[in-house]
Amino acid sequence: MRKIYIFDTTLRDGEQSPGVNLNTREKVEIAHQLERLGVDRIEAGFPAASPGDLAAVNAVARAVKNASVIGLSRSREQDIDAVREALKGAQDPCLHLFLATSPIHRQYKLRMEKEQVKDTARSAIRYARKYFDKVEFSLEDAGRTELEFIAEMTKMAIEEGAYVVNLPDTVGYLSPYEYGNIFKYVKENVPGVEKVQLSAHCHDDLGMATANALAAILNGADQIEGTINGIGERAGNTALEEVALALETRQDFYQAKTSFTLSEIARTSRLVSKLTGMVVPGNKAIVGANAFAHESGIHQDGMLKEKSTYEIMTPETIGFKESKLVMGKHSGRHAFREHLIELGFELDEEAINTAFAKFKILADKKKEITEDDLFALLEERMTDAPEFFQLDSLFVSFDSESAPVAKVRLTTADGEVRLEESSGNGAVDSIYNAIDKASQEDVTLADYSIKAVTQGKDALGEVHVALTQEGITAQGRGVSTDILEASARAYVDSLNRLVEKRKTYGRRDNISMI
Ligand SMILES: CC(=O)SCCNC(=O)CCNC(=O)[C@H](O)C(C)(C)COP(=O)(O)OP(=O)(O)OC[C@H]1O[C@@H](n2cnc3c(N)ncnc32)[C@H](O)[C@@H]1OP(=O)(O)O
Ligand SMILES: CC(C)C(=O)C(=O)O
Ligand SMILES: [Mg+2]
Repeated sequence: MRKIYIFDTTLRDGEQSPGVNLNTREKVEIAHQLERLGVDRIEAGFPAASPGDLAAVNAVARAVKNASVIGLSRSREQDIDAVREALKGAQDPCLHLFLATSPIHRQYKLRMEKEQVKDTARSAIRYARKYFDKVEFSLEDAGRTELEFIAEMTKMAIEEGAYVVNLPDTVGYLSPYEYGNIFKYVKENVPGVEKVQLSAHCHDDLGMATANALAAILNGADQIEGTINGIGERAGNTALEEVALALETRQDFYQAKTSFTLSEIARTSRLVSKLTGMVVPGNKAIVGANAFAHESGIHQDGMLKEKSTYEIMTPETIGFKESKLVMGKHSGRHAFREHLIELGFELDEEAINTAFAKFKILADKKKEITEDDLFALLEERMTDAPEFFQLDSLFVSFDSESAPVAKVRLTTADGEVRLEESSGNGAVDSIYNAIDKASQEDVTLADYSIKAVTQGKDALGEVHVALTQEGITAQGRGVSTDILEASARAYVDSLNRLVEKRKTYGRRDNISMI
């Protein structure tokens, strides 16, 4: 199986992400984790950029024992000297030189003709080779460079003793077909190309960074440059975890592998996200929170029957705990039943159907149904009182100028529909006054409490109410994403229990039933 070398530039190109600034301690911490992950090469920074970065690269160089440590440099002696200083103490130092080669960069940025570009690069590599056994040379913006000039520059770099020639798609412009073709062209047209490793460095401006890296591998690239979580300049770089998992999952197709310890990927991703402050989007391939989560009923059913129906790799492979079946409005009965069993509920088919109907109503209101939501839902169901009164609908209006007004519609056990309206001191008070009118029960509110049972803006609120009537006390409970609805449900629940107690025990003191 062909080995693909992994050049991690999280600490250099990754740090070029707007807003990211890693200090020495953070760079060293990430570098140690990259060693554990098994990257071959770590680009630690751009020493000429600042004294702080030079010191950080030096700290990484001294700390890392199991990977080559690299410093980036323009094709200028003063930058090369800064890398020399920074890589003192490195076990396996490497200098990374670059110079842009595309017509746009030559004309507008460097203001150089082709020959000047070639001579500048040649002198820089020659100078660098006096101090470094390993020099990588990058043709910045190779993606927009004439193929013949790429070949000419690559030949020159080989002659001057570079050990890696990198052909970056600096601005993420190319399609996989075009990028792969550059490698094919160089392999077929540059004499001595077998003496160097060819490297791919891609950016994600058109969302092609990983696809382009893989196309390069298929056309002979030996090394892939990229970052953890795909962070980097503008839209970012190739996400290394994506390349590693693509090669692992599709070994049959690529016939190549990296030396990654795949189970370290999740930990590395979390650390980089924490220290750079760059949040990993939920739908990010491999390391996003949803990468192994399934919400829709048909997928969940497939997952329960056989995981390979909807997962091409396992979360355990990259160090995540397990796949998640997320309960939401697209979930189906199979996954719902499975969740209830996991939570310890034993319900017959009819009870599951009733609970499932309630779950769907709740799921329409909430983004995700958590275990706590399911508990709240099921506990409410299990302690349901007989319905002497059923709350059909609730309408509350209020503004800062006038008292709130509530309208409620109750149906009695005999099927009589009662619609009443009332105002009150607050929204809850007006609801309770309207329910009193509709139920025609004379009760006193003895206790009211409210708490959030789950988390977030759409958390379930749970309301507890105690009502008394001529010596009888009954408590009720209501759960909803809306606290006014939870308050109304708790009141009606309490009312139902009170009527039941009155019917069972007659009017007595302090019989409490929850
Ligand atoms: C594609 C990439 O990711 S390349 C790496 C990009 N990363 C960075 O730029 C981060 C670190 N950079 C820095 O801190 C600063 O840009 C420094 C310290 C390197 C240079 O700063 P300054 O001397 O103030 O120059 P400034 O950044 O404004 O301009 C860049 C100069 O380098 C030149 N230059 C650009 N690339 C190269 C190169 N590979 N080799 C030689 N010269 C180059 C430009 O033409 C320009 O030269 P000019 O001043 O003669 O016009
Ligand atoms: C310095 C080079 C390799 C680079 O980051 C790019 O071309 O994108
Ligand atoms: Mg780059």
